Amino acid sequence: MRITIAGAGAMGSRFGLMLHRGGNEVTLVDGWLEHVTAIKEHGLQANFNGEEITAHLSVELQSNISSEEKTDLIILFTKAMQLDKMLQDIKPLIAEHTKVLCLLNGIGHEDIIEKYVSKNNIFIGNTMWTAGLEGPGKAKLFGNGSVELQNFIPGEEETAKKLADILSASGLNANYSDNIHYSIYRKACVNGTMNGLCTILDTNMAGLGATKPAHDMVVTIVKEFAAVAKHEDVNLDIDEVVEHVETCFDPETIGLHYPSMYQDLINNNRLTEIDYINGAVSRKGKKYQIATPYCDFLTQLVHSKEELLKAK
Ligand SMILES: NC(=O)C1=CN([C@@H]2O[C@H](COP(=O)(O)OP(=O)(O)OC[C@H]3O[C@@H](n4cnc5c(N)ncnc54)[C@H](OP(=O)(O)O)[C@@H]3O)[C@@H](O)[C@H]2O)C=CC1
Ligand SMILES: CC(C)(CO)C(=O)C(=O)O
Repeated sequence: MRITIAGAGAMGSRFGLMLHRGGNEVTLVDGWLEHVTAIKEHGLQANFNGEEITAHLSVELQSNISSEEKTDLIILFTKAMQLDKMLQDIKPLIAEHTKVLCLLNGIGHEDIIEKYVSKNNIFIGNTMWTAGLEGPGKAKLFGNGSVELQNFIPGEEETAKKLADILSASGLNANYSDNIHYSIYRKACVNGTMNGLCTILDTNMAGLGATKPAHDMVVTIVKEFAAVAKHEDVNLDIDEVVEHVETCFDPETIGLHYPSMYQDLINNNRLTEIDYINGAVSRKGKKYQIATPYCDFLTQLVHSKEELLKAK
């Protein structure tokens, strides 16, 4: 299958690499010139569960996409604020049959995707895989993960299941979800707790979990997400979601991972996705007249830190 990874940072590199090793024809597309050049010249280098490997993947700068390269599947893995521009740039790759799967963290990306892709070709989901970049063309990939996905509109269930099978055949452990909005909110609770708190407290997820107030903070934030989700007919089971979020504390699984927001702001001095996670809940809270004080405060703290660090 011809697969394009649109946004080939840490996660795009992981998915691209695993799908390539699984026998698919993969092209990475990204806007970061040094990263694209490094992969072109030396291949994608990765520490993959402790083993140093190099994969010679096809890679293109997103500003150089030409219309002769239609693709079967596009997996979107940009940062939320880069999504619109990426979709504009890869328009020439989108044929009538092209399926588009969005696995970004955060809530509401379908509003942007719909501007470029017909609804029957849109598939949405989320992932618990982790990844990091150690420099241009160099990924660090450890631990296990999973993917959940579903068709955006009814009628495409079989295609969604086939997409899950394609990802699973490459070891990505993907499952069809019959309630993806629940699953996206559930994952947003993971990011709404782990990402902002680890970034502000300067720790990884295991470190956060080892502090006494961690559990209360997780519960309070999950309750704010749940109150907002309820207005969108998504009824989160708070105890189940808290338990799921707290699996991230385990140093034997992904606890040693520094969330992507930490990598953005602290390691790379880049702006964060906070407005698409806790910030989205704050905005929805205002709209539905629900108080979301922890999400409001965490969003403000992260924005203050972005300013203090002069993140770009
Ligand atoms: N990392 C993780 O473990 C996980 C991330 N996610 C989600 O996946 C999506 C993609 O995240 P992720 O893969 O972490 O993103 P990355 O930050 O690794 O890459 C995203 C883009 O940022 C730019 N970029 C990244 N690092 C640099 C740098 N040092 N200098 C210049 N540009 C850089 C590149 O695009 P450009 O140059 O065009 O700006 C790149 O395509 C996000 O929605 C994230 O929340 C989900 C699960 C886990
Ligand atoms: C859950 C977690 C922490 C890893 O999958 C993540 O989504 C991130 O790093 O943004």
